[in-house]
Amino acid sequence: MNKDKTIEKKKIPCALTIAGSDCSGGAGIQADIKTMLSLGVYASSIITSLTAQNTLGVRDIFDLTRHFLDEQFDAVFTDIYPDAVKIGMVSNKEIVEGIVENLKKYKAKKIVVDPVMVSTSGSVLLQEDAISILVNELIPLATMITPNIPEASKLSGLEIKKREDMIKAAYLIDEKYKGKSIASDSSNLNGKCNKNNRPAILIKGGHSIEDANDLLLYNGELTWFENERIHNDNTHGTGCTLSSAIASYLSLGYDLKEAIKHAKEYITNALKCDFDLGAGSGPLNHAWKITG
Ligand SMILES: Nc1ncnc2c1ncn2[C@@H]1O[C@H](COP(=O)(O)OP(=O)(O)O)[C@@H](O)[C@H]1O
Ligand SMILES: Cc1ncc(COP(=O)(O)O)c(N)n1
Repeated sequence: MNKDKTIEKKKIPCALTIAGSDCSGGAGIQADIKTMLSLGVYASSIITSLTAQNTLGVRDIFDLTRHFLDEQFDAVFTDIYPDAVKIGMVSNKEIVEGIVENLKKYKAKKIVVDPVMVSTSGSVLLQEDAISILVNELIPLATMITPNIPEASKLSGLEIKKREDMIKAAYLIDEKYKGKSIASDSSNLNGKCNKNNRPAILIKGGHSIEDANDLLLYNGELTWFENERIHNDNTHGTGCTLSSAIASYLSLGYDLKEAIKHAKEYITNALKCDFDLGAGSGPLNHAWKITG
């Protein structure tokens, strides 16, 4: 097909999610696309794994093949090149290896890695033998990582109980990646030099017994993102939503801190709606801007 190139078309920001499918629509690819759409960003997706799950738990997992992962990468990157990428559930070693190779091959930029390991309902979403490749090869490609408290404990080797532990864990993770970043945009993120040449670390506070505050360590500087804790048990997919909202804002050209600030506000508003679907920990209301 030959498109008419003489008509000037509007440039649409594009964000890509590389994640698992959640058939019940609360987490994974489905949460990511809903978030991106409601933030006015075009969403594309590369599916790593199909999960049969709902608000009560994960029943089964079916991983896609390396061949099918490569085909999806090629189809997306050679046609609608993304302005930012969010990575969620990567499931097994072969898939993480494939993601690493393809991100390098297509020189993907503005990569937000949510190191999803275990679901809220307690199911393992990252196989044990895939952890080291995620840690040693995928994270160094990231602009930013967004571990929750259990994931930050795993990455730092530190038990996190309070605010001070989050700070210590952020420094321990940061130290591991000193000089290790090989992200395509690590030296020029929206014109802001990532002096330390390592991924920014955002430890999410949803699992904290204190406030649900998130801590960023970026270029050696700590920043807290503090919003009130919403008393709502329906938190299925909050982590997926936060990382895809950050990727959306990055694709719109926001700098890292502004992107996190707005993404956190998005989560707070979606939780405030008090959606109550399903018998377990229900999903967020991504239509909060419309339905209030
Ligand atoms: N009850 C809550 N009230 C307000 N914000 C929350 C609440 N629970 C989680 N969040 C926010 O949702 C985002 C995801 O956090 P978290 O639940 O820790 O991630 P994950 O889903 O990966 O376990 C973070 O920005 C966190 O602060
Ligand atoms: C496909 C997929 N990706 C990620 C999560 C984590 O989300 P949560 O921690 O809310 O269970 C999930 N349950 N399913």
